[in-house]
This record gives sequence, C-alpha cells and structure tokens, in this order.
Amino acid sequence: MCGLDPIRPTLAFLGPVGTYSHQAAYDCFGNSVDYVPKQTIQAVFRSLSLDLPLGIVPQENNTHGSVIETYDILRDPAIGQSNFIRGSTILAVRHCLVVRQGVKLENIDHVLSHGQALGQCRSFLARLLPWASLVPTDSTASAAEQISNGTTAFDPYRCAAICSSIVTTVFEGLEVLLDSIQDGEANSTRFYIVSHGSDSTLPPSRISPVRREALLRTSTSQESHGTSECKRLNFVKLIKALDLEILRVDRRPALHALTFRDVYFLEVGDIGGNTPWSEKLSQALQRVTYPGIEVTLLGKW
Ligand SMILES: O=C(O)C(=O)Cc1ccccc1
Repeated sequence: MCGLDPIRPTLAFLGPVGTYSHQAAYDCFGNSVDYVPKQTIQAVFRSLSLDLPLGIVPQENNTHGSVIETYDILRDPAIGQSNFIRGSTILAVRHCLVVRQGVKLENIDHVLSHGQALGQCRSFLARLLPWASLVPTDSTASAAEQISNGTTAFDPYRCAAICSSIVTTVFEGLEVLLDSIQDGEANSTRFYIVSHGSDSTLPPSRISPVRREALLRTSTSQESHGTSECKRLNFVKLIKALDLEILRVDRRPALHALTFRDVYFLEVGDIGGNTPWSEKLSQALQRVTYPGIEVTLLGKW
C-alpha cells in the first residue's frame, strides 16, 4: 500500500485497474479516496480494516441477476458485526470483445471473463462464437491482463476477453474487436459500498441516495438445531411483522448442518412517516425477535 495518501481514505475493489467495480467506485468517490485492487470479491471483504475502511462489490445485474459470490460472502457472521453495507450505486455496463492486436473472430477459441460478464453476453457468444470455450476469471480486467501479458493457460492469440474498452488503455497490445456485445440493451450492474464499522463517515459521494434502505439477513439459528425451537422460518409472518417496504429478496443455502435450510437477504425501504430511519429499523428488528430465528442488520443507508 506504499504511495497512498495517509489522509485520504482507501477503498478496496475487485481489480486489476479497469474493472467495472473500479469504474463504479470512481464514479462515486472520484479522487477523494485511494483505490486498492484486490484479486477477488472475497478478498475485498476480507481486507476491510481500520487501514482500509472502504470497499465496493458487485451485487446484481439487471440481465444476469444476483452476484452469487457476493451473497455467499454476506452469509459470513463478520458482515453485520465488523463490516457493513453502507450504500449502493448503479453502473451502465457496456461490454467489448477485446483481443491481442490483429486477432480476428475466426482465430478465437477461448473467451475469458468474469462469470457475470459471460452470462450477460450469452446470446452474443452463442451467435458469433458458438465453438469457443468459456473460461471464468476473477474479473473482467484480469481476463484482459492475462491475454496482454501471456499468462493464460491458452495461446493468447486464440483468446478474447469480455471487458470494458478501458482495459486497452491499461494493458499493452490489446484492441477492441467488437463493441457493445451485451445481450440486454440497458445492461446495468448495481454495487454495494461496504465499510469496516457501521458509522464511520463516508467520503463525499457524487451519487445521492434515492431512498433510505437497509439489508437484513435472516435464517434459523445454528444454536436452535436439535431443540424444540428449531423451526422453519415463517417468512410471511416475518415480513408482515417487519412492516417495511420489501425491495428485494435473495436466498442462499445456509452454512449450517441442517439440510435445505436457507439464509434470506431482505433489502428493505422506508415506507415514510416522521420516525427516523434508524429508529424505525430497530423497532422492526424488535418485532421479529422470535426464538430460534436470527435476524441481523447488515447495513443501512
Ligand atoms: O469483473 C469486473 O469488472 C467486475 O467489477 C465484476 C463485474 C463483472 C461484470 C459486470 C459487472 C461487474
């Protein structure tokens, strides 16, 4: 982390330079933070500390859906204890097919990218490169970097990356072969801003929040297993008792031993009135303190 300004806060993003996460963070915070690339989404969460208080992670895409890797990490008890969601931002995502200079479509037999980008270009790939093998990478820009520096397991002159055109200004010897290859015309990805601690002051953002929101995680508690309190989550009862606007629900397998028990993520919004949002949330959380059920606030903004 040498070369970083000791005063300016640092922000971890899924690197290398040139990813969509990097662009989304820059759109929010510009030069008011120092950017620290991390290899994976998990590494972004794990790196959060007093020295590296901020991060950004992709959360959902309007054509390919939830970013599973992010939701799986949100099951970690550290989220909601030491690390928190502090906001969200949306980036319009326009993918390019990037190759080593001179490579033609018919030369390509491997397409490298982040799984989300491969999914967002599925129809394009089926139409124009049906013979190519798809190779998931840690990020879109890391696919481009591997082709540029020749560290792919494949012949870099037979590879293409799906990524932003920005990578051609970051890594040498690359060019855009085809532009705007995403399947959905209005392809957008939403990101969560994450922080170490729940109430550190965030640097000024160019993006103002649309409404007051929060993210809750709920599941049957691990401790209740095998006891009379080990119930199935009564989801309808829980949502009614919360009495908040439910903006989205995601579901992932729980990490504990009971089979087919899930963790639910509820993104909730303020339904109006004069009560401050924090107060409204703590009242809602009190209404859902049922034995055997855990409800954790993962962040509010
Ligand atoms: O790999 C990236 O560039 C990311 O930031 C993750 C991602 C991938 C595809 C669309 C949006 C975000």
